[in-house]
Amino acid sequence: MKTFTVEEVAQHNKPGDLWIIIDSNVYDISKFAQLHPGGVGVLTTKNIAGQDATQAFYGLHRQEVLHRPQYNRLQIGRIQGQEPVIVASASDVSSVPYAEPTWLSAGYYSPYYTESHKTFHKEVRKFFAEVVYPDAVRCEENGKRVSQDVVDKLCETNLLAMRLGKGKHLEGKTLMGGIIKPEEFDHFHELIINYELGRMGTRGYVDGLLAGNVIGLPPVINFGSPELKARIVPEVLSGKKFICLAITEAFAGSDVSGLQTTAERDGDYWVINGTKKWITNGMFADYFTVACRTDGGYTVILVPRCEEVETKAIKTAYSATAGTAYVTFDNVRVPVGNTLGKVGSGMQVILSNFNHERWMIICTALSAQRRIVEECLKWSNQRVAFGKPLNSQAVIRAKLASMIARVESAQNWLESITHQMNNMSYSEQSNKLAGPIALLKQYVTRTGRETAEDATQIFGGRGVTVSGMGKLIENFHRTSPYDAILGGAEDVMGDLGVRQAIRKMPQNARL
Ligand code: HEM
Repeated sequence: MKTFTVEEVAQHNKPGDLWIIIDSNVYDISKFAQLHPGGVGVLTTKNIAGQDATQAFYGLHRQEVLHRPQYNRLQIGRIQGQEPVIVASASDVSSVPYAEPTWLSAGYYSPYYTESHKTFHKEVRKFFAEVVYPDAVRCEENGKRVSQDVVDKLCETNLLAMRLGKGKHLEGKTLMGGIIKPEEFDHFHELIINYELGRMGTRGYVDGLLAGNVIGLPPVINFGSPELKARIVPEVLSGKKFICLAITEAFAGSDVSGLQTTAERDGDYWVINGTKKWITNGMFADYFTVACRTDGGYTVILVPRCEEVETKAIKTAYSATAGTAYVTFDNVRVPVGNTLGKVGSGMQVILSNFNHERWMIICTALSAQRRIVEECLKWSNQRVAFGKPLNSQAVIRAKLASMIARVESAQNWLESITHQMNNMSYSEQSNKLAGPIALLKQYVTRTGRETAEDATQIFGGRGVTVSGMGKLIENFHRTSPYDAILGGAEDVMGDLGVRQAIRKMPQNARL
């Protein structure tokens, strides 16, 4: 790499011959200045043109700007005898305090995570940085579904299958190139995948990355006939077909018992009529795991896409990449062999599925929240206002204190619940963890919105701007209410948790 002295760079200080230094790297912005989104004038001022513009640059841009190929090539060399100090590898573990959970932070300990989790995490983070994140940014903007190339890679590594948790569906599969055996895979490995997913800060894409599979396929695995499973599961886990969960309706959200979609028997077929609303991935799903009202109760039925199934996009506050759909079933005929579980026992199928879904939402919502803490710690450190860094203001530090406490308390609760999941059978989990998971979901989503508010205050105008410095804050502020609704509304979660506790009160409990 060519080297220059500070004095040499200083000679190039006028329009048409304009160099600057950012973090000891020298950039020739002579031509670019005319195209600069922030205008040419700001680049030709005395304190910028030919000067070290590091502080000014980082007060206004994210590091990633310099990594974009069109800007990266503006670099012509480096200052003699100096090395850049602002390191930016998306795969590195952040050394910003509280930016990562304790178990990932150097010098700290954890009772839950082993070397296997650490090795696994390294690979998963690299995969998300290199394969998933670029697609996430593209899809968030253009609203298109996750690219098939990413789906294929998710299947090659079996990340798609791992997102369903531990179990038989992993048997015989090579996980992440073989760094972990299927029988070793546990809910902490799964938590790691969700952690990496949530921290991208692209909430629409988090659901777009086949969340429908994660919630729509387990009822097939757990309640489908052997023939049905043998046909559907491999198709979905190899990324050839997509599935979604269709429970909520315009008539029934958290009150599942209010749903009105019906399935009536006609010989060896079900005839399904009704509508479903807010169906994640519904726009591109090939299969719909549908909760229906049947004679004497509810039944869950797997419905393949056909002419009688219509999907219309619902415009929501997050990106269309999630494929959120309004689904209409108009006399859809489905073989009775597609019934998931016993006829009339649909509520059990639905409820048992909810725990894992809610746990997953907690994982991704919490890591998104932690990412906001990191953004705020960095911004308040680098942003100079009233002549001092923002974090020299007590009011900012008080906000940071609350943010950190929220995220750390939720993390510890989440890890404790995850440990229980690792040690309990599926039915034990349904019995003992439905309450705690519901309460934790309520806690994480409520605190998430408090953090979104605080972060927006810290970032000011940038916190409500879709691109640039505060883009993660804007995304989180706009989309954190999703987690407070999806998988069960916040107030309902709180109530469920307490009702579960009341049910388990010992008869002899007295003050
Ligand atoms: C290689 C050098 C630079 C590149 C590649 C660059 C690129 C960009 C880009 C892409 C944006 C749009 C917003 C974003 O995506 O973050 C922007 C905005 C801006 N830039 Fe630069 N820039 C450079 C240097 C500078 C410097 C040295 C200044 C110093 C004053 C500056 C001042 C601004 C301002 C004021 C804005 C508007 C910020 C806002 O809307 O909040 N830029 N720049």
